[in-house]
Amino acid sequence: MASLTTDLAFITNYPMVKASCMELGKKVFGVPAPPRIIGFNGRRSKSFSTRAVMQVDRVVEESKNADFLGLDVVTETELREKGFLGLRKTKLVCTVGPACCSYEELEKMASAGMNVARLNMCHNTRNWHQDVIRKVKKLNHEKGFCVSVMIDTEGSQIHVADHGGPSSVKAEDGSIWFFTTEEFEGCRPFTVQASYEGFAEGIKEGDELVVDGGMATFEVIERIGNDLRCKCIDPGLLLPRAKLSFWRDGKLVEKHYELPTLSTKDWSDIEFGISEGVDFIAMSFVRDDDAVKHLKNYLSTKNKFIKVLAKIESLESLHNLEEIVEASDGIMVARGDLGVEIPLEQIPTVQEKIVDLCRQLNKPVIVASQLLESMIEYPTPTRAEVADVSEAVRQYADALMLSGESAIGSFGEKALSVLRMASTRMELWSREENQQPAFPKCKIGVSLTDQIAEQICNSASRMANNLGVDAVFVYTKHGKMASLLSRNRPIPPIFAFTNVESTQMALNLQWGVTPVFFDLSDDMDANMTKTIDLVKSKGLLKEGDAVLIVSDAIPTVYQSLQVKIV
Ligand SMILES: Nc1ncnc2c1ncn2[C@@H]1O[C@H](COP(=O)(O)OP(=O)(O)OP(=O)(O)O)[C@@H](O)[C@H]1O
Ligand SMILES: CC(=O)C(=O)O
Ligand SMILES: [K+]
Ligand SMILES: [Mg+2]
Repeated sequence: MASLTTDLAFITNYPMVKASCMELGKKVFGVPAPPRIIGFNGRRSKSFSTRAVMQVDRVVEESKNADFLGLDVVTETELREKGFLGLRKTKLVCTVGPACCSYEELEKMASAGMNVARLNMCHNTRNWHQDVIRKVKKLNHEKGFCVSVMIDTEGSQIHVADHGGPSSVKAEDGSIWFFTTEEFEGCRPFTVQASYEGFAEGIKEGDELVVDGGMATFEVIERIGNDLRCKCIDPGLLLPRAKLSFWRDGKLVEKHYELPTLSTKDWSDIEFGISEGVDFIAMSFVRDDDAVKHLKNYLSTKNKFIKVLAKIESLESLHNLEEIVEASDGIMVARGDLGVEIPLEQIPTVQEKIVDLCRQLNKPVIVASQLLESMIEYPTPTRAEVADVSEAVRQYADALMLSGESAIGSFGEKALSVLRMASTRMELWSREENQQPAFPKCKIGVSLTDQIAEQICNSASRMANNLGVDAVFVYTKHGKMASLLSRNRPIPPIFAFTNVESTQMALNLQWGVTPVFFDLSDDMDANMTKTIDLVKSKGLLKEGDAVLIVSDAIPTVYQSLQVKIV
C-alpha cells in the first residue's frame, strides 16, 4: 500500500473541505473538475504493494433514470432534512411486544427509526411472532421501509417460574422462603418455583441466593433434596421470571448445568425463524464458540444467510469472549442477565471492552437492556439514562436496543426518539470535538485478497475524512467492504449498494451504513454512473458534491477506490 498512501498524502495536503475538492481537481490535474473522476485503482502486485494508478476520466452524463434504487423512506426523509452529515450512524433495535405489535404501531416505530425488530422467543405464541414478522415484511414491501427481523432464543436459564403471587411479591427482611422445583398450580405463600430441576446442585448452607442481580437477597439455611430453605437478608421484590444466581465469598458460584445452549424449543424456534425468513438469530446464554459454530454450520448447510449474534450474558461467555466474537456474525451485550452474573459496577468497563473488541474484529455490536428503563412507565427518561445511552454512542457501538420500553411500555415511540436524538447529538459532538476514534490496530485479513480489501477500506476511510467528501458509496455483494469501512467509523455516511437481499438486511445493523438495494451489473462504471444519477435525480446529490467510491462487487482482483466529484 506504500505508494498508494504516498499519493493520497499528496492530495490530502490541500484544504480538506468539500468545496475545495473541485478546486483540487483543477490544481492537480489542470482540468475543470465536474463532471470528472479522479480515480485510484488498487491492483494486486506480487510484492503486496498496491500500485496506485491515477486516472482522469470523463463521465458520461446519463439522463435515463428509470432504474430502481432501493433507498428506504426513512433515510431519504432524513437526508432531505439534514443532509449527508446529519444522517444518524448508530442503529436502533426495538423489542416488539404487546405494546407495539399492530401494523400501525409498527409503522410508527419504523418511521421513528427502528432498524431492526427483535422478537424474544421467551414470550408469546408462535402465531403471534409469525404475525409480527409478516407485518414487518409487509411494511418493507408496501411502504418502502428497511427493517430487519431478529429472533432471540429463550435459551436455558434458571429463573423463577412462579413465586406464589400474581405479579410481584415483596420479600420482607428475615422472612423464610422455600425455593422448590416441584410444580404446583395456583399460589403457595412464601414458596418460589424454580424453572430448572438441578438448580440447587452444589449449593451449600451459607451461600447467598441473589434475585435479579440484587433485587432481593436470601441466605441458604438448609438444603432439602433438590430444594432450598432460605432467609431473606436483603428485602426486595420478586418479579415474574426473576433470575436466580448463587454467590459464595463474594464470587458467583459458576455452575455448569447440563443444559445445552440451544434447547429443543430453541431449535424449533430457529426452524420457525428460517421458514419466516428472519435476518438475525440472537443466541441467548452462549458459553463458548462451539454452539455458535454449530448453528452457523447448520444454517450454511441449509444455504441460509441468516446472521448469528452471540449474546454475552454470562460470566462463562466473558472467559471465552474472543473465540465467541471470532465465531459469530455479531454480538449483543445483554446487560440484563450479565448483571446477574457479575457485580454491577463491572458492567461499564466490560461493555467498553466488548464494544472495542468487536470493532477490532469487525463484528457489529449491540448494547442492550435498561437503556431507558424508566420510560416503560414515564414519558421522559432520567438524566442518568440519557448519559448511559450517550456513553454507548461515544464508545461507537453499532446499535442500541430497547427492551421493555418498546415491548410493554406506554412510550415506545418516545423512547425511540430519545435514542435517536441522544445518538445524533453525541455523534455530532464527537465530530465537532474531533473525537474520531483511532483506526483499529488489529489486522484481520488472512488471505492476500482480504488484506487488500482491508487496506483499501482503511485508506478510503482516511481519505473520506481528510477530503471531507459528502458520502462513501460501496458496491458489494456480501457486505465485506461495507463492514470494513464501517469498522473505521468514518465521518461521511456509507451507502452500500447490493443486489443481495440478505446482505442489505444484515448491513442494517452496521454503524453508519445505509444499505440500498440496486441491480448491480458487471460493469463498474455503469454501476457508478447509474447510482449517482439516481441519487442525483432524487435531488439528494448536487453538482459539486464529492463521493468516494469503493467496490468489491466485481470478482476479487478488481477492488477499487475512486473519488468522484459530481
Ligand atoms: N412478545 C412479547 N409478549 C409479551 N411480553 C413481552 C414480549 N416481548 C417482551 N415482553 C415483555 O417485555 C419485557 C422486556 O423484554 P425483553 O424481551 O427484552 O426481556 P429480557 O428478559 O430482558 O430478555 P431476555 O429474556 O432475552 O433476557 C419482558 O419482561 C416481557 O415482560
Ligand atoms: C437482552 C438480554 O437478554 C439481557 O439483557 O439479558
Ligand atoms: K431471550
Ligand atoms: Mg438475557
